[in-house]
Amino acid sequence: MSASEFESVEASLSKYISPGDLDEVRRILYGKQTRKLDFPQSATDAAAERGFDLQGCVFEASSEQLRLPRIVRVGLIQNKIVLPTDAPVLDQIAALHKRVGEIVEVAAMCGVNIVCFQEAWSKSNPSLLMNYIPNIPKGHQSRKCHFLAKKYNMVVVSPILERDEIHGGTLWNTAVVVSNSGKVLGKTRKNHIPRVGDFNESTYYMEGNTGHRVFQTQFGKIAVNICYGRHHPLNWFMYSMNGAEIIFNPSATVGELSEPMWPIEARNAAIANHCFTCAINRVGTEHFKNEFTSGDGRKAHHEFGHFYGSSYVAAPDGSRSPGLSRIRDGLLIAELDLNLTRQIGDQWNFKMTGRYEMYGEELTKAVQNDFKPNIIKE
Ligand SMILES: NC(=O)NCCC(=O)O
Repeated sequence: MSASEFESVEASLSKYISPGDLDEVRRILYGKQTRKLDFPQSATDAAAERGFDLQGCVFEASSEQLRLPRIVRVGLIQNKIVLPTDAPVLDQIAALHKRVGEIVEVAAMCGVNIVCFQEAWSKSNPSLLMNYIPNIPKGHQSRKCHFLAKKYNMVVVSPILERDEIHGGTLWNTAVVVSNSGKVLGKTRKNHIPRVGDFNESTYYMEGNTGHRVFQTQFGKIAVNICYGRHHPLNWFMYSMNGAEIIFNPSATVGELSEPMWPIEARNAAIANHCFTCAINRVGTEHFKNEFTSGDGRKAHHEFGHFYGSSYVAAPDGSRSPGLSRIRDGLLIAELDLNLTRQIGDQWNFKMTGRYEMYGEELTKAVQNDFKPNIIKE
């Protein structure tokens, strides 16, 4: 079976591990068992008709005497491109708007409060730039999101490519956060730009300059760590330092490059920073008419490899949701009790025991030209 046919680790575990062992295997691999989220029949039917994977789970927290539970439902959407990569750009965008719109509609039926799409959701893979980079907030992508946000009373996190007209047409890889009022709350730009495999993104857009913004929404404090930023523990950390309770990681990455890292990085960030993380990956194999190389000795080729989906949510207690399909579009809905962030923080105290002043001083020295590593020799 090829990588683009293998459905998911979870499906394989359920198929081959005896029911007696499965709970233990899941506990060890996935942490405390999450409860399955029940959906209205209309939502299950719509997902089946529209041909996407619908999964849901509940992360519970202990009840507290002085605070009410803070329940929020997040929706993670992964999708294939709809039209070929050489179809007219506006047709591609319209087809993706339609597809994502029908998935968001199911999210609304299931009471989702915050939805996040995959990186550069309204285009084929962002590493091969095409000739249409909309402006925000005027572009097609934003208008669609304002409409959805207002219609469904849902915060929409929309990762797009942005052209910054007031700064010489600079391109950025950006996530726009649209409030559930339908207004743009703000935008945040991808801090770390990959130069790995075929992801030659530094050719196309710049390292973000918006720092580690956190957005206060009606449903909690959220941040967006775009794709390659997930390999940088300090990037997650700074969003958390600014108070993020949920950090979304909209991504576009392929199996050969990163699949073994995928289940670890966002999950580790949730543990290390006492927050929830939502890792969303593009799905499918995208074919480009013009072949390309990355100067790494490989023959010129037409495809990046298989975008393996597998979107998931991780919690501060180390537990995680099942992953969505590796090969199909999907909607993962997780119900979070945000009280869990402080409860786990009070138990493990990573924030309290972090030696930030010491790291700060040492990092300040380490970035100087005359830095001498602190190595003791005999
Ligand atoms: N889109 C993107 O940043 N991809 C880089 C590859 C990776 O981070 O796995």
